[in-house]
Amino acid sequence: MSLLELDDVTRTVPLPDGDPLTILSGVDLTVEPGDRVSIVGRSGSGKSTLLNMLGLLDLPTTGTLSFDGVDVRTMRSGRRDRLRGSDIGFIFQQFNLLEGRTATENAVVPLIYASGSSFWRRERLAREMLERVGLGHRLDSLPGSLSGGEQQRVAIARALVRSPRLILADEPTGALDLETGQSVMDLLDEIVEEREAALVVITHDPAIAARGDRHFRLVKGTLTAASSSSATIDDEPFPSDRDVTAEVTG
Ligand SMILES: Nc1ncnc2c1ncn2[C@@H]1O[C@H](COP(=O)(O)OP(=O)(O)OP(=O)(O)O)[C@@H](O)[C@H]1O
Repeated sequence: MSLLELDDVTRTVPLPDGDPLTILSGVDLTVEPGDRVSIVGRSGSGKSTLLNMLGLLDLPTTGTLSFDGVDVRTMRSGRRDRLRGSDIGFIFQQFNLLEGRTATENAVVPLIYASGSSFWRRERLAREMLERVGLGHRLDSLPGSLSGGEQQRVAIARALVRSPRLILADEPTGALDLETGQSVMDLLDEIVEEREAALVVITHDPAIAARGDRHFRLVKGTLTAASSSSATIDDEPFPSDRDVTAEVTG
């Protein structure tokens, strides 16, 4: 059984004038345990909308989204929220760490919402995870005193501290220089493999996308499989800002 399955998914939102805007259409995607999936798309192609769907934050307008074979539309919202908390880890471009809280206090956050673990166990798990991402010496550091790469490592520790089965990374290297981005991706790949989690990376960067095992391209809300070579992923040039505006408004 697939971990996640989207079958002919559409996402439509109403515009202020009452007309519907179709953001995703006919999206089919399966994610198996251990998969490393990358999705590239231009600005405005629907990446965030798709990510929200994969993270069970939004529901399809039509079509089916199943997690562990269960149609998420049949779940009560509380069950969806618990499932998201226990089984899905999110990593974002801007790290989204709590300022004024130490690395350990940030990494522990997802555990606070998990039932049945004591303060000391939560602290131990957060510290172990920070050690795993190479920050054992920065446990008490505040985000403002950490480099971008270190902050993203804290965010990875936070995303993985509950051992989720699905990791969703939205432009995880977007705020990092090339070398730091590569080392963060190396770490993410390693940990995801160790834990047999599935990783879905959404990016506009073909080099980051090429690291996945299965590649998809999102064009104007339609998802298609792409070749595994980075050269082919890159064969359609990314648009200028003018083209993007035309795509979004067109
Ligand atoms: N609630 C909404 N109401 C109206 N339009 C929306 C809504 N949500 C998304 N859109 C539009 O749908 C399109 C896809 O949005 P989405 O944020 O998913 O794109 P994206 O690929 O993540 O873009 P970017 O890379 O720039 O963040 C955009 O044109 C956006 O303006």
